[in-house]
Amino acid sequence: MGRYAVLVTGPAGSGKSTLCTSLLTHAQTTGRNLHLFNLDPAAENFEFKPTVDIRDLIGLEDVMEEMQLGPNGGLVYCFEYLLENLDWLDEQLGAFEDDYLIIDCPGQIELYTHTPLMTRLLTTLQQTYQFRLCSLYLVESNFIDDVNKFFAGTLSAMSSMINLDCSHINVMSKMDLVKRGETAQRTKGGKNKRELDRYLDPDPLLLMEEANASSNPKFHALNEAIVQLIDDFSMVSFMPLDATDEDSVGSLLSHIDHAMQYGEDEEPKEPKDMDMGDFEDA
Ligand SMILES: Nc1nc2c(ncn2[C@@H]2O[C@H](COP(=O)(O)OP(=O)(O)OP(=O)(O)O)[C@@H](O)[C@H]2O)c(=O)[nH]1
Ligand SMILES: [Mg+2]
Repeated sequence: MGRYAVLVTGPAGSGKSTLCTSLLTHAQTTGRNLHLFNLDPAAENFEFKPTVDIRDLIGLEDVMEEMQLGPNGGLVYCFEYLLENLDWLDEQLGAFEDDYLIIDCPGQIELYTHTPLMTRLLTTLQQTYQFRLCSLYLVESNFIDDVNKFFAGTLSAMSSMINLDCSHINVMSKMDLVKRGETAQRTKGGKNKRELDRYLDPDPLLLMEEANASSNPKFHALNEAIVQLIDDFSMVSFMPLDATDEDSVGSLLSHIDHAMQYGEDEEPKEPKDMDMGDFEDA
């Protein structure tokens, strides 16, 4: 079997840790063997004990106290420390029977969009440990109110995709907060589903019309350029996710498997129960 790792990224509170738990629960019920790798040095509690945990190497609180750093500087320090101590990672990644890691990442998106630290870690996983990688970028459905927020979410997802340089899936999380039914009223904490469906797989032309209708004409050329960019990178579509729904989590896992070509290099199994005598006289 090959080695696979899924990087669960996205802004703070977008549902990364909840998704990791849901993926592990789903794996348990379907008899698959997934391991949790906690890459968030500030994480507190986990429903599943991580198989690999950066907090065993370094914790954010200690760094902030000892190095007199704030939370963001402290996080960068933790990642630099990890990259300087790859022998620790080597020990941790040692030998699982089949490697399929779900990596729960911190919510500071600068790590994927502004610094090369995460990219360096991924390069190590790919080149030294032969992992196939897939990154997920979660954007909260609640955040996508209008076309401008859709642009903001999509552009940060794109920036992360380019920086991380591996197969990539955009995910719109917390879809259960979206009101079902076409006549549902918009309420606090919930939106009309039809309203949001436009942003799951939108038509670029409609996006541009919507953006132009709500902005000053001097920004129309910019809107056009953004829509063109999003379209060129095929970044427009988001996979809907309700982490509380088994089918939704299963469907996302199938997409991830497909993106990493999971299982394609598995050796064909010997047909153990076949009586070879059946063929001898043929
Ligand atoms: N309704 C609903 N709530 C969710 C879902 N996923 C996550 N949440 C809630 O959103 C909040 C944040 O979820 P987390 O999983 O901790 O988010 P995170 O991205 O790991 O957050 P950080 O690690 O702080 O960046 C929690 O209160 C979750 O219960 C979902 O699919 N539906
Ligand atoms: Mg988390």
